[in-house]
Amino acid sequence: MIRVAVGSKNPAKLRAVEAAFRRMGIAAEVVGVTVPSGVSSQPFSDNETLTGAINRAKAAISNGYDFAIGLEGGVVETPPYGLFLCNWGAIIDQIGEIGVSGGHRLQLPEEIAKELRKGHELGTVIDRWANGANIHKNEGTIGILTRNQIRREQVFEDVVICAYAKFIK
Ligand SMILES: O=P(O)(O)OP(=O)(O)OP(=O)(O)OC[C@H]1O[C@@H](n2cnc3c(O)ncnc32)[C@H](O)[C@@H]1O
Ligand SMILES: [Mg+2]
Repeated sequence: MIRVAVGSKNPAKLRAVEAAFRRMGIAAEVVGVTVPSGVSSQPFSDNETLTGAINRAKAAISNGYDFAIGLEGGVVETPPYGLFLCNWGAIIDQIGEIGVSGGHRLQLPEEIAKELRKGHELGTVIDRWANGANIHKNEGTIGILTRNQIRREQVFEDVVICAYAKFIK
């Protein structure tokens, strides 16, 4: 049994990591730890979002863990198509080797994009837009906009599996 730290207590992220290791056939104990992302609470580029994921992974690794994982959601201006949701992940091992991967990108409705450009966080905006609560801990914006065909935790599950490719010989 390996031990894996995740730099978040968001249940959607923890479920994603558990599902990823289950799918890879690796027995893993997954523990959520609160760490700073070191980037803005609403990252606004691929680079900032990926940096947040890497920072979380680096902050979460400690002696008791074989791997630590950082997962970060953000948005990216993609002219002329508007604002897109993006997702990035990073895995670090005990010797500091890092694997990274990105997930789906999804075009946001312009009325949601406008709120984000004013400085509001997607988590708050999507709850108001969809009349929901804590959507970021559940199906996510991608779940709302795809009528649940793709949920936030599924995106992060694939991201973890792709980032883990670095450690497969
Ligand atoms: O507790 P943490 O791990 O920080 O989980 P989080 O839900 O805040 O997730 P992120 O920090 O990675 O996401 C950055 C911001 O974007 C929001 N966000 C990103 N993806 C989202 C999604 O699919 N649905 C709703 N909000 C999302 C989120 O609520 C934050 O305001
Ligand atoms: Mg956050």
